[in-house]
Amino acid sequence: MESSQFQMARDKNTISLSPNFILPEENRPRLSHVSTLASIPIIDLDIEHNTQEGPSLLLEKISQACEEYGFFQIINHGVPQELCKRTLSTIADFFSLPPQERSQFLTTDFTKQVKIINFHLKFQGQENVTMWSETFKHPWDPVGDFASLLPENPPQYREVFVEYAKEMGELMKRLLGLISQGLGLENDCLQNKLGENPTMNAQANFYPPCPDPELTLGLAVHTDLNALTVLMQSEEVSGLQVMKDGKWVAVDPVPDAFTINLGDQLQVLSNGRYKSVHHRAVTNKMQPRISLAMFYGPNKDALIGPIEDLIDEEHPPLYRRYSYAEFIEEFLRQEGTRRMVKEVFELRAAK
Ligand SMILES: O=C(O)CCC(=O)C(=O)O
Ligand SMILES: [Fe+2]
Repeated sequence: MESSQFQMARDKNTISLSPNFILPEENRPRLSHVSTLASIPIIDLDIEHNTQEGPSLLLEKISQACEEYGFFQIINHGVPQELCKRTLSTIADFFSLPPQERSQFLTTDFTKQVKIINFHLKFQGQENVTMWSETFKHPWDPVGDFASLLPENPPQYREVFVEYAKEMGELMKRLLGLISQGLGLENDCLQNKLGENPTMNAQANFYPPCPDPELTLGLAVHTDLNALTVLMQSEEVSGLQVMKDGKWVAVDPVPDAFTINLGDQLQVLSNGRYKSVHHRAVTNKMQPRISLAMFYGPNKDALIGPIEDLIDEEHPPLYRRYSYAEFIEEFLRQEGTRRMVKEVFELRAAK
């Protein structure tokens, strides 16, 4: 790995950002415009806490969050807190390995299963802009043998991830069930549509403190490509922001909560009723931040399109059917330039 990756260009005594991290003016985060009034819903998943109100209220809350925000946080989700803390600290250990050791994973080849990627954005007529982050991606399928692909260092990495993946498998299944029911479908409908051997990738993001958070981003504005994401973030360090009614809203960390967001595939399957929303990660001057996104997406060969039961005269299909492999291909074609993947599959005539 290039050791100068987060090195700062020093100009006399002031510390400033080296030019390859600086976004064109119109793409900068404008942090003073971030809404401080709004926040995404926080939903308690403990069944006992929901018995008085009844399970249908839980479904209603989830459904409303999926329609209006595409994002929500969950508390009392049943994943042991101790395991969550251990997972985050293991990721921190990974990112503090010496650059020579991390460099074995560094690549620009998106098709590699295990990889460190430094995302960048392409702009016409200028050099690429590098994001102020380092991301480490690898598979996590709890029923597959993914452990042997994982780093040998830090020594606990494999064991911790196997344990965390098991918990995430259960949680994803539960969430997909609740989201299916929220759409008025059978509990296992979405999971069936996504198919056996779904695509399960983990993405750990590391954001070092940044000398000038106004000039750059940790992660560019994007929607997730997959179906469902369970995100864990560093305690007490904010950075994730989501778009709501044309404004950026911060998703401040809530103790022991996960942030859940819907990816493009759920927007398509729900025929646009549930939203895959734009989000980004901003940086800060003081503290490093870590997040871990667990992505659950369709099997590569799964055919994705609006679910028939959700289509009627009033709700004509908004997307054509495609295989997930086709969707990924389109994503790779656009990488670094624009992020308008699902739009390519829209049935414009039906709108
Ligand atoms: O760091 C974050 O909170 C955002 C991560 C994210 O959006 C992603 O990994 O897709
Ligand atoms: Fe994301």
